[in-house]
Amino acid sequence: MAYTIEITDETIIFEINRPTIHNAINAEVMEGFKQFINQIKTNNSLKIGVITGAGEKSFCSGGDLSVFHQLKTEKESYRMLSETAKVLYEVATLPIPIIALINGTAVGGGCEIATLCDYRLVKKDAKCGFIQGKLAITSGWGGGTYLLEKGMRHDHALQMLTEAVPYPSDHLLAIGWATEVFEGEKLDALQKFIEKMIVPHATVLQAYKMQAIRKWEQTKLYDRIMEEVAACSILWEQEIHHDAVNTFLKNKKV
Ligand SMILES: CC[C@@H](C(=O)O)C(=O)SCCNC(=O)CCNC(=O)[C@H](O)C(C)(C)COP(=O)(O)OP(=O)(O)OC[C@H]1O[C@@H](n2cnc3c(N)ncnc32)[C@H](O)[C@@H]1OP(=O)(O)O
Repeated sequence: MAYTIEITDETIIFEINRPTIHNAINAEVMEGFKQFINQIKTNNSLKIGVITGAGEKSFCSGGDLSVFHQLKTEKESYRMLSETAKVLYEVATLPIPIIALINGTAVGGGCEIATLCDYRLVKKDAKCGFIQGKLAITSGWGGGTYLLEKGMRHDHALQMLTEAVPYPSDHLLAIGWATEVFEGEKLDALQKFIEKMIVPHATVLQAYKMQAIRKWEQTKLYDRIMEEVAACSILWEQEIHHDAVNTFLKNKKV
């Protein structure tokens, strides 16, 4: 199974389970996200949602390049990117706080998923970044739009997108992307982080999340994400992108 979903008391944890390829996202993982969404929407007693990755190395390395590299044209990539972005928008706008429990590397689409969450708890030795620029594309699942929406300094956010490198955790904290940096077991860090916020009734947590969601609806966040998707699809079709992915996939076989 490419993912697991576990409910403990009032917390639901979605874990991407493809550690041998750094928890890269494929269609099965996306089905898992749909299950996660459904469970939260149909269980009013849940207070906190958590997204994490299996193993010690990675949170998520983005789209599974061996699968997505088969998509060549603007139209083909737009279909995949928009379908994924739509599901991820549902995750971002879930009615309870969502925490990215970043147990290791989060790059590409993995960094986008972390960014759309309400909180990012980052393991001390983890590195995270929008490395899509190295593949001659931009973020294509809404991540750039979420980043510019999350209250970080504009220059720090734009720098993170354009430098296209993974940053160490102390820098992620300094620029305001990481909520907290933790050492040790991820579940211990999670428990410590949520111990106060889990005390109020679920309806209180939901009411506060709705305040953020209303703002996003009024500022047409979804439409802006779809514009990001469309712009990424145009870049995706270019030879330079396919060459960069080829290089990555070839290197791994050496
Ligand atoms: C498609 C949407 C788009 C978006 O909108 O954002 C994207 O997400 S584009 C994808 C962006 N992601 C990447 O470019 C990440 C690529 N991976 C890496 O840079 C590195 O693998 C790593 C995550 C930094 C880890 O490096 P390292 O510790 O040196 O491990 P390896 O590179 O040897 O990886 C082991 C194994 O895993 C395979 N792998 C890793 N990431 C992916 C991926 N995203 N898709 C497919 N496969 C991936 C890697 O190829 C190795 O395979 P083997 O050589 O067969 O063992």
